[in-house]
Amino acid sequence: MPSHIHSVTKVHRIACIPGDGIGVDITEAAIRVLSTLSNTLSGFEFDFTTFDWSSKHYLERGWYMPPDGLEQLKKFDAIYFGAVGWPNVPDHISLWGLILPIRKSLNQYVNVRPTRVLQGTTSPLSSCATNPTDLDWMIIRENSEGEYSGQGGTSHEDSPNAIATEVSIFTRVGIERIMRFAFETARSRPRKKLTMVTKSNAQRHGMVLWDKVFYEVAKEYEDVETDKMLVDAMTVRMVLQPKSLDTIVATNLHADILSDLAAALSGSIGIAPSSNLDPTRKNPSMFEPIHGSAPDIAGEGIANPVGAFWSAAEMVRWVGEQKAADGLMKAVENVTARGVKTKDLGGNEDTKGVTNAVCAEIETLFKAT
Ligand SMILES: NC(=O)c1ccc[n+]([C@@H]2O[C@H](COP(=O)([O-])OP(=O)(O)OC[C@H]3O[C@@H](n4cnc5c(N)ncnc54)[C@H](O)[C@@H]3O)[C@@H](O)[C@H]2O)c1
Ligand SMILES: O=C(O)[C@H](O)[C@@H](O)C(=O)O
Ligand SMILES: [K+]
Ligand SMILES: [Mn+2]
Repeated sequence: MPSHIHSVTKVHRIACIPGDGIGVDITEAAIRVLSTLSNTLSGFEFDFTTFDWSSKHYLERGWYMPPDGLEQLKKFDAIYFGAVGWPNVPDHISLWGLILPIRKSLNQYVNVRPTRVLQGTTSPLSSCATNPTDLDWMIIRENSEGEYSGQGGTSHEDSPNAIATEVSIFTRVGIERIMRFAFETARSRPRKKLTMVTKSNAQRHGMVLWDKVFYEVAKEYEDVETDKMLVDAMTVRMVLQPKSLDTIVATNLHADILSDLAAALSGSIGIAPSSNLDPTRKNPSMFEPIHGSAPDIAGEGIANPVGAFWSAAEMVRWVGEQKAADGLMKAVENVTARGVKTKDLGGNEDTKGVTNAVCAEIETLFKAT
């Protein structure tokens, strides 16, 4: 081809942080699948840089991220994250050493957590047995403040009179921007329906402001149907009336808990993805499965990589490669539809088996087009 008509290959620079436990296995699997995708489709490439920030290295070096770690991450187009946390480091040290500072400092104030029952998999809910679309949710998690503000302290730590505070902070700015994102998401989906979750009966300040701002923002979105749930009753509704829900907006902690429940109701924690977004795009966004490092199965090669692939697909979409993102999800679902699944989904494949099948499916799908 003469050089003046060659097509431009877009390079997406991806920072990879595998972290701990199965985070390492599923990140490796995601990189393989993403590489297959870019080798099969033309027009774009991924340039991966892996950071060895983990609990193992924290114990050796005394830090999770170097002092300029966040500055290093800012140079990338997106971040792919595995999981952080290991039994020999207290969980609050690992979370606050790595994942939470990234979410907060890179202004990733939205965490998008979709849930649906993938083809060839089953929900534990009998009400979803005939029509898998009976459970199709989009949880919008506030990702920067609330119960995760990190405000508080401990006094008289080792005495019988020990006291500790854990202060939740809710700001108008923080609430308004997550509500707006949730309304936009609801509006973009066919049902145009948004359920707001709160606990404004017992928690009478922050949660009341949360409710108030929700109804204020709702006025700008009259085409979106709204309703409000208390978080305890929400767990019941998710189990007994899954069909009645579509987009859901909740605080940092409530949505953390509800999204694990949602994942289980859709078949397994191992399939659930998440996108930590800076909607202003001033900083890179971060993509990771919602699960943790799973020390109970780490090293066995049996972790379900589907949540990692789905998260990778969301990353591919975020950097602008729609066709590749759709293709990756189609490949994943064709594979689950054929019954190629890990144990948690009732199958008998391992991580590598599912990964190989998804890579082969990507090649088949795109060679056919
Ligand atoms: N964002 C993150 O990095 C993140 C998220 C959650 C938990 N954590 C950390 O991970 C560690 C373990 O936490 P946990 O045990 O509460 O939650 P977990 O999500 O790691 O595991 C919960 C259960 O789900 C299973 N599981 C999780 N992912 C799976 C997968 N892909 N395939 C098959 N089974 C899977 C595990 O085997 C375990 O039985 C802790 O240190 C915790 O703080 C980190
Ligand atoms: O945000 C948290 O609580 C943890 O990182 C993890 O449980 C998650 O859901 O991301
Ligand atoms: K994770
Ligand atoms: Mn969680």
